Amino acid sequence: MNKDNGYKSGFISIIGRPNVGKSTFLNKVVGQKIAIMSDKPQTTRNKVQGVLTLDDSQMVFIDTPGIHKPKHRLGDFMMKVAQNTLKEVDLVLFMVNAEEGYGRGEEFIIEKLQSIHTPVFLVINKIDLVHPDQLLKMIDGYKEKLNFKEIVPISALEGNNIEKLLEQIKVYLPEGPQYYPADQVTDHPERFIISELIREKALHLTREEIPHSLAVLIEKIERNDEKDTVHVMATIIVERDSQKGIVIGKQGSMLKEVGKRARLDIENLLGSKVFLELWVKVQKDWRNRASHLRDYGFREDEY
Ligand SMILES: Nc1nc2c(ncn2[C@@H]2O[C@H](COP(=O)(O)OP(=O)(O)OP(=O)(O)O)[C@@H](O)[C@H]2O)c(=O)[nH]1
Repeated sequence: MNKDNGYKSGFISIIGRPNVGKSTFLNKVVGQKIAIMSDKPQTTRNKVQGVLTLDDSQMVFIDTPGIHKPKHRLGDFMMKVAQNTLKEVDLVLFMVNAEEGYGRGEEFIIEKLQSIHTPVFLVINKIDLVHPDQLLKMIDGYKEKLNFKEIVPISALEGNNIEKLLEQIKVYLPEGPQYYPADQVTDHPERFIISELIREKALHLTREEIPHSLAVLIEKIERNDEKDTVHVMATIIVERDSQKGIVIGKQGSMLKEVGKRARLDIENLLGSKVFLELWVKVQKDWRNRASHLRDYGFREDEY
């Protein structure tokens, strides 16, 4: 499918009380391809939990910490972050357990959902455990609580109705780019976006002078959980010596500006303070040797 024409992509937030089956669902949908940036819970920013890439669409599932944790130490702050996230994503999946009634936890989340305009699906999980009559009653009950765009009963464990849910998600995604490479299996999907951010800044600032003959290889992404910092080391690859001079600029001024702008964007993306170390290298035939590199986020082993 032509990616400029009709390709759909978007960010999807899965929320719900603990134990409703969010991880089981994600595992079923994205299999191995789960992105783990850090083992520790993020305090401010959303983690990408999984990416599903289909021929005509890409779904990026993100974590929304805090929405169901009012008693968290960072309670109010987390809540604000969570709510902002829910406003920014393209779709929210509110997952509930078919076996459980409507309780305080659900009510709490519904209240938050009432104040946003993002489309919300109700996903009723674990339908393998209940009688269809019970399910129907539940659906009727929830219909009165919120204007859900879709209500989809599934069994994440047994795989029931998952395909249908994905079809419906696709309907609500906007047209957009493929954010991640199709075969993203690395535990750092951010690698790809970070390389794109640096490349974008470098191309923008050197416009006209270096038309697209520029690649970015991410050498290292190292997270320090204690200090909440991330060290990124990247090499900008150009084809000619003259281009190297342009990218570096007078006394390094251009490279400094590229680095500064890229760093701000990367900090935004990761929600952590970032140290960005940039190098420039001439590699005359990088395009011929590895024209596919761009699509893979320039993994060192492929280079
Ligand atoms: N019978 C049944 N059990 C399920 C289904 N989906 C998940 N479970 C079980 O429910 C339990 C909780 O599932 P998780 O996927 O860990 O739930 P979670 O929402 O990610 O939980 P937190 O990480 O605590 O937020 C596990 O024992 C799953 O095997 C389902 O469709 N049917």
